[in-house]
This record gives sequence, C-alpha cells and structure tokens, in this order.
Amino acid sequence: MTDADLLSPQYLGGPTVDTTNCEREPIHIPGSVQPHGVLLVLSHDLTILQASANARTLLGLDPDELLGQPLGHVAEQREVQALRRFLDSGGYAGGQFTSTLRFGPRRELDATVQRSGDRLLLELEPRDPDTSSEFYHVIKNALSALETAPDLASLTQRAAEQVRALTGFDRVMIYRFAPDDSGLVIAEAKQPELHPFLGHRFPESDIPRQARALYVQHLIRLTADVNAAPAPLVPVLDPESGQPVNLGGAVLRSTSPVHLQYLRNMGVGSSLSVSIVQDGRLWGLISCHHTTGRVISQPTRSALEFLARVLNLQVKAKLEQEIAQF
Ligand SMILES: C=CC1=C(C)/C(=C/C2=[NH+]C(=C\c3[nH]c(/C=C4\NC(=O)[C@@H](C)\C4=C/C)c(C)c3CCC(=O)O)/C(CCC(=O)O)=C2C)NC1=O
Repeated sequence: MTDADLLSPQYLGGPTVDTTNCEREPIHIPGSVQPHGVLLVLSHDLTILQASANARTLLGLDPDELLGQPLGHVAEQREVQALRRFLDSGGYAGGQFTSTLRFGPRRELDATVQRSGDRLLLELEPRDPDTSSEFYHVIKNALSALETAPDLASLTQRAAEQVRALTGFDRVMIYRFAPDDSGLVIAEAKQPELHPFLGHRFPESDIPRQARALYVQHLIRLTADVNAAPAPLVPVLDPESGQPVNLGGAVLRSTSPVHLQYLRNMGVGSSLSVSIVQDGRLWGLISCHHTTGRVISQPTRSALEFLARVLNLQVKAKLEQEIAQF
C-alpha cells in the first residue's frame, strides 16, 4: 500500500473524489495523522486502543507495545492523574485539555486531549524549546491592535499583520465568505516578493460544505507539510466498534489529499487556517501559507485561538457598528 493509497478516502471505503464531488469527501475519518506528532486513541478508562504507526518517534515504543496498555503504564503517573481529574470533573464538553506528559526521562511532550464520541484523542507533539517571553509581548500587542481598530477594514488588516508576527508565516490573508459561500481576500500581510491575493475572489467549491461545517466546530487546522507521508492508525478501525475514529477535531488530522494537491499547485508548503465564526456561521478564515513546511507549536496555536476569539468579538462589534450607521 503506497502513502497515496493511505490518504485516499477509499482507504476507509469512502467515495472516489474528483473536482465534481468535493463535498462528498469524508475528511473527518482519514484513518491517519500528520507525522509531526503521535495520536493515541484511549477508552474512557485510559486504555490505549489505537496508536499512530509513528509512535516510536516520540514515545520510543511501537504501537504493538502500546495497544491494550493503560496510559499510566507508559506515561508519568502524576500527569495522568491530572488528566484523570480533568475527565472526572466532566471536562469541557467539546473543548480541549492541553498539558505536558512525560513518557520517560527525556520525553516531555505537549499533550492535547479531547473527546471523540466515547473515545479520547490524546495527541502528542514535541515541545517547542524556544517559546520565549517575547511571545507574550507579541500576544499583548496583538490584542491592543485588534481592540483599537477604528473599522472593519483596519481590524482585518491588523489581524493579518498580527497573526503574521505571531506565526512567522510567509503570507496571512483574511478570507471573507459571501452569501453564496464564494470567498474574497479582504486583507493580506505577506513577504514583499510574493504575488498578492488581496481582492481575489474564489468559488464556493474551494472550501466545500463539509469542510466549512467542520471549521465552525473546530477553530484551527494546520497542514504542517504538504509532502509529508501520513502516519496511519494501528489498527485502522476501533477494535471494539469496528468503526473509524472521528478525527474531525484532531490537531494532527491528515488533510484531504485533494486539498494537499491544491496547496502544492499554489506552491504552498504548509497551510494554517483559523475560523472566524459569526452567529454560528463561518464568516471567514484567517488563511496562512508558508512556502516550506512549518510546524506551529501547541502554545502558539493556543495563542492564535485566543486571538481568533477576540477577533470574532471585534468583527461582531464592527458589523453591528456598520449596521447602526445605515
Ligand atoms: C487565497 C485563497 C485561498 C483559498 C480559496 C483556499 C482554499 C482552502 N481550501 C481549504 C480546504 C479544503 N478544500 C477542499 C477541497 C477542494 N478545494 C478545491 O479547490 C476543490 C478542487 C476541492 C475538491 C474537489 C477540502 C476537502 C478542504 C478541507 C481540507 C481539510 O481540512 O482536510 C481551506 C482550509 C484548509 C487550509 O487551511 O488550507 C482553504 C483555506 N486557501 C487559500 O489560501
């Protein structure tokens, strides 16, 4: 089975996707994750049911050494107890729990935990050693810039500039959806030598219905490297239910192969987008491109989500201001 086979929806019995049926691609059940992290699927009592094939890269153990093991047998007990307390407290319904988990003396990892049905998704990523104190100044300045913007145009332009300062992506755009779900680039901050997308309009099919629906539920997604071979789940289906696990909210979820080709055709090496949601509808996206692959650490993603939530509130205020002026 080639890497390309792993990513095709047929891998899990899905439809053959081409440019005529984009919205039928089951992007929430790719059966694999991006290889810059490791995914463990846990039962409610924290037993490991599935593990991504690349588990050894971060945990020093292969899937067959992990499957059936209680998490506490492979990770630091004290931190697992903190996770257990979060879960026993009811956890944040639909939210994510972020923490640090140690899998042995030199394996301190960033952990993101969220529910998926009656399973838990535990996603593990290497810690970013150079998250400096300067990071916090960037966040503070970004918040001030957003909160003092006089109108919608300056708010979205400042948002593009601040997200670029925080993430270092070569290009950051603010993409606004029209009533027909086509999109328009209304703000942009980029490397000077890159051709502008500002003012460009894109068809509805560029971000199909099921993707837009997913993006209302889950605010952020990163494609760290459009050329990376995905790490399949082992076993690929939940051993108890026989069903594929829903990775819709997983930070490591493998990106649609059709979209990966779209990004390659654009000369993009990595892509990050953050949803702008108004009244339960996807109003727009902060869409970021980097010419090469790029991983954004969990703390930076958390800061980005925080900024996006502030931007959502500021966009709402500016839209209400515009209506009040008529
Ligand atoms: C400058 C303008 C600009 C635009 C317009 C743009 C589009 C864009 N598409 C996105 C996602 C997807 N598109 C498709 C499918 C198709 N797209 C097509 O054109 C046809 C051929 C097609 C199927 C036949 C699918 C399945 C997904 C979900 C991917 C996933 O989440 O797994 C995203 C969000 C993800 C990201 O951040 O990169 C963006 C931002 N990105 C830009 O920068």
